[in-house]
Amino acid sequence: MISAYTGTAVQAAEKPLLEAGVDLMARAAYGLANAVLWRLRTSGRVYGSSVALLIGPGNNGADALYAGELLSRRGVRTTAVLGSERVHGPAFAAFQAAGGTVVRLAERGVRDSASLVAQADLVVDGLLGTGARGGLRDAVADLVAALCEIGGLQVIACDLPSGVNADTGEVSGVVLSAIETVTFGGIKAGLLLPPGEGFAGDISYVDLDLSLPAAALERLDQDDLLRHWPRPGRSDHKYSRGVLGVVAGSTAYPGAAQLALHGALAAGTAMIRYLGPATLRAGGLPPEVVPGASTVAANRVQAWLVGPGVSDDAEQERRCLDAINSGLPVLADAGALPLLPERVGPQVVITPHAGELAALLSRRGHPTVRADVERSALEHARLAAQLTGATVLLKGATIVVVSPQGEVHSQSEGTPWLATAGSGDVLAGILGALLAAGVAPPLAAAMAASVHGRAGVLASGGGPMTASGIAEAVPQVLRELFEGID
Ligand SMILES: NC(=O)C1=CN([C@@H]2O[C@H](COP(=O)(O)OP(=O)(O)OC[C@H]3O[C@@H](n4cnc5c(N)ncnc54)[C@H](O)[C@@H]3O)[C@@H](O)[C@H]2O)[C@H](O)CC1
Ligand SMILES: [K+]
Repeated sequence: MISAYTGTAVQAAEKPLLEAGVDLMARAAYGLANAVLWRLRTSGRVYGSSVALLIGPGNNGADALYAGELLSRRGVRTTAVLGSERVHGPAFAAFQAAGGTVVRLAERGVRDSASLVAQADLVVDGLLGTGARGGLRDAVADLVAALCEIGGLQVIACDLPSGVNADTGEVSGVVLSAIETVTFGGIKAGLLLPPGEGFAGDISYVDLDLSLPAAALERLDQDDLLRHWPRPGRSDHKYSRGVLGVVAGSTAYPGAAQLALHGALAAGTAMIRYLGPATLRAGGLPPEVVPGASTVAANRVQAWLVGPGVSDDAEQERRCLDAINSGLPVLADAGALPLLPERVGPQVVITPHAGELAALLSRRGHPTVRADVERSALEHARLAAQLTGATVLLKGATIVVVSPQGEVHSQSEGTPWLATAGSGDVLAGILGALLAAGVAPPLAAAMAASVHGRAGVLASGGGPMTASGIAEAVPQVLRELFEGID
């Protein structure tokens, strides 16, 4: 499990150590310098290479200056570009004493400074850290905009990419995209949330031995999947493993039902009862799927998956609503989202994309458009969880899961190739399988997101793929997970 924290929590945890005289900054700078040295070494040489350091007014700039001092002492040509008048005095003095070159943005100007920085082998972004209020401003913003336009820079972010909110992952103004972020004391939640995660690159963590509070966000890793993924025991039979009821598809969208069913079967559901249009029931279903009784109440299942491909079909919509109101664990997706009652119980999971979440919030008196959700994903997912009472899985390159109790998960194992028609239906199937097997909704949502992402990577192999291909890859992902156990 990867745990992440708010910037405020990390700062609060630093306080007692700082008061006890522990030089946390030296440890942060040492970790940052090592990350830079490793990059320089793997791309050629350390001695004689060049590193530009972008320096802001606070401790984040100080970390970068102390790292610059260490790099200078290893024979790296270092140039600090000071973005503001104010700079951390002792760190600045140490940097100069080690032979680093200093350039003041106010004197050198944006264009000259940008071309100087662009010549460096590596750039360290030490402009803003956890003390940031909003994004980069004035000439510093212009400098970063110019660097973004030049492009192709190898940037290592100090603690977090400047302009990314440490708590929420929201991005203000222009931000330099990093290949790596070296973060100190605790991984900041904003590095694992959209859209901030998209700027962070690989995350390296420098442990400062802080006593941190409960995590603000958790991300499941391979061990968590292995620990929690349901596997049949010797005494299990097809019913005891959990029966899933599926209400999906309509005459207009038969494919969504197929994909959701395929996803659920691939994820290990041993028994599915399907409720849908007669055309689909008569021969269009995978052979493993059993046609269910026509009403929700007449089917014995452990969980429901409702909504994929349900459109303009009163009978299907009735079933979706009955399943949502059944009190059983239920995943409501796509066509079931507009049917969601004002409040539901914590056994319900909803899986909107940004546009669907905006529509859902707008219907509940919070006028929202897709761009709002994309800008502050966590805030909107959290609001939806509070308003509806459901666990919310917000789809995207980084998937955010928020439970009605406020627990937050995020997963981003996927690939941009996953953005293909039907991909969400397969995700719904995987999540439905986990709910039927009795996995708690927030954990099931995070596990489904993870396995869906992994299956996408496997199916893609770096190129295009189909949604069916994602479902076909799920058993292989699980096989690799279970390899070597039992
Ligand atoms: N405390 C420690 O010893 C350690 C800190 N570490 C690093 O410190 C930063 C956090 O440092 P802090 O000085 O609190 O904040 P910043 O450097 O992010 O910002 C400082 C300063 O900047 C001004 N400011 C805020 N927002 C803006 C803005 N939008 N534009 C311009 N200027 C802005 C404001 O005056 C702030 O006071 C943390 O990220 C670590 O890098 C180490 O982790 C080690 C221990
Ligand atoms: K930074």
